[in-house]
Amino acid sequence: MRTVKWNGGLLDRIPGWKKVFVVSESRFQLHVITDGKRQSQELYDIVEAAVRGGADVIQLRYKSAPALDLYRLAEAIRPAIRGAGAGLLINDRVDVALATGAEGVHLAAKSLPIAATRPLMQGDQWIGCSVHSVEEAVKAEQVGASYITYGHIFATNSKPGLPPRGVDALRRVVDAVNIPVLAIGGITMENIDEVLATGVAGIAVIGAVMADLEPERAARELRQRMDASHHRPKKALPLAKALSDQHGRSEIVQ
Ligand SMILES: Cc1ncc(COP(=O)(O)OP(=O)(O)O)c(N)n1
Ligand SMILES: Cc1nc(C(=O)O)sc1CCOP(=O)(O)O
Ligand SMILES: [Mg+2]
Repeated sequence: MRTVKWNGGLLDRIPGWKKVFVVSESRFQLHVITDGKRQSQELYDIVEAAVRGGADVIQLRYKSAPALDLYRLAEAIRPAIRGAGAGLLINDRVDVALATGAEGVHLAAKSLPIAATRPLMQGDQWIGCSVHSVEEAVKAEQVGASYITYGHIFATNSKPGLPPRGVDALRRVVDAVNIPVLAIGGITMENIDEVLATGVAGIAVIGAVMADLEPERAARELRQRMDASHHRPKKALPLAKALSDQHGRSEIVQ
């Protein structure tokens, strides 16, 4: 068997060569979560800018929306996300995630339980959930979460008045589980380095990209800082399928 590194181009068209994507085990992910209340521009424009800037995943989060509205929004932003080789997650609504062929669903505190959701999803679809303690993290892993999000790490407009949990607590969660952990809550260019040092799989942000008047630049700065970090995820999230083409490291196996 012959193996060569592949970074895109024509090699995969050579007859007899089978392209095998190797998930970039060392890449930190940038998840951008939508929030209609903290949105600097039209949703579509921000999403397009965020994925151009290097967001790996857009999570469509619109808690009060009826299924039809969420479905239509997902359909509207999907081409830009796919076109950039990024992934789409739907917050809370498993039905909308299935109907739109999204990469998965992010389950919130009042969503369906993971155990009830898992049988509904395709094998490679992600089920993420938010946790707020080591105990919840371990439980989520046991019942089949693909990844968890721990927060809020720093003070955030989303949780006014609530004390942040901090990076030491984040590190304890990362150490306690063997699934990817995303950090969330108040993460910016000012504090991202200390977050990456914990071994997280990446970061999830609202304000740092959604509320920025230049969302593409904002996403690109976070992306570049993650790529330049000398820290690495303890357990990385797989890249959305098409993303391997765009940014990931790949191998060709003959
Ligand atoms: C990736 C990611 N992490 C955390 C959250 C939490 O937000 P929310 O949807 O409000 O969930 P609960 O706080 O209700 O559990 C998220 N959406 N995405
Ligand atoms: C939606 C959400 N959930 C959190 C949690 O701790 O579960 S923190 C948070 C807000 C994230 O927004 P920003 O990046 O602007 O701080
Ligand atoms: Mg919440």
